[in-house]
Amino acid sequence: MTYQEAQPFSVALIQAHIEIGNPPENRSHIRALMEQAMKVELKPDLIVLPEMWNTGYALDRIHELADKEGTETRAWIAAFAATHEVNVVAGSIAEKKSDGHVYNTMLVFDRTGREVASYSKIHLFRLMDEEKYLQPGEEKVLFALDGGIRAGASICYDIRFPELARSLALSGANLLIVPAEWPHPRLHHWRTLLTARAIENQMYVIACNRVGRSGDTDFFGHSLIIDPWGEIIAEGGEQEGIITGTIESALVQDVRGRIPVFEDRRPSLYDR
Ligand SMILES: NC(=O)CCC(=O)C(=O)O
Repeated sequence: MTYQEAQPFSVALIQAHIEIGNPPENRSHIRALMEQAMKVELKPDLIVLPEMWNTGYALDRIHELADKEGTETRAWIAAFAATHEVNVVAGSIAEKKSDGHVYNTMLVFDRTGREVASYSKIHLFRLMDEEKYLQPGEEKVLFALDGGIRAGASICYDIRFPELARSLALSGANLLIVPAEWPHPRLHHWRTLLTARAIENQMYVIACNRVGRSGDTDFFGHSLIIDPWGEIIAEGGEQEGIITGTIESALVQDVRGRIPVFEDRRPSLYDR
C-alpha cells in the first residue's frame, strides 16, 4: 500500500502496564493488546508500543533478560505485522547486540513484516541509571511508512534534546515517534516538550507512554498524538488502554506554508 498525502493514516498506541523483569509475561500481554487494537472499527495503519516493554527497567539483571540480538522480538512482531498487514513501531526493547552490550532499541516493521529500521536511544537517562547498564546508540534514524510518511525515531529522554528532533525534521521527517517510560512528577514536562517539538518542527508527534507502578515509580500514561499546529488530537489517561487517532501528512505542508519557519532559520548565527 502506498500512502497518499491527503489520505488519513490511523494510529493505535498501546499504553500498557509493564511487568518488571518478566519478558514472557510482557510479550503475551502486549500481544493481546495488539490483537485488541486490530479489532477496533477503524483498523490501524500503525501500531506503536512503549519503551523497554520486554524487561521494564530491570537494569541490574538486564544482561540476562535482554533479547539476544532482538531475535525473539523480531520474529513475533514481524509475523504479527505480516498477518495483520499493519506497520508496527515496536516501541523499544532491551536488546543485547553481538558486541556484548545492551541497547535500548526501537524496531520498525512494515505491513509485509519486513524490518525497515532500528534505532538505539542516543541520550541515556541518568535519573534511571541507564548510563550504568546500557550502551548509547550513535546515529539518528529516519524511516518511511507506506512509502509516503517520513518518520523520525526518538525514545523518551531524547525529547529533551530539541537538536535531535530538528535534525530529523531537516532530514525530511514529518512525524516524530516517541516510545516512553516517563513517570510522575514530570507530566508537565512530558506534555510541554512533546507539544514544543511538534510546534517548532511543524510535524506530527506520536508518543506512547507506559502506565503502572514499578518499585516506587509511577508511570502516568498520557500517550499523545499531536498535530503540526500543536493541537492534541488524542491523549490517554492514567489507565491501561489503546489510544487512537488519525493523521494526514498534507497538514505538515499546510502548516509549514502558513509560518515559514524552515525558510527563516539563520543557521550561520547559531552555535550548532
Ligand atoms: N525513560 C526515560 O528516558 C525517562 C525520561 C524522563 O522521565 C525525563 O524526565 O526525561
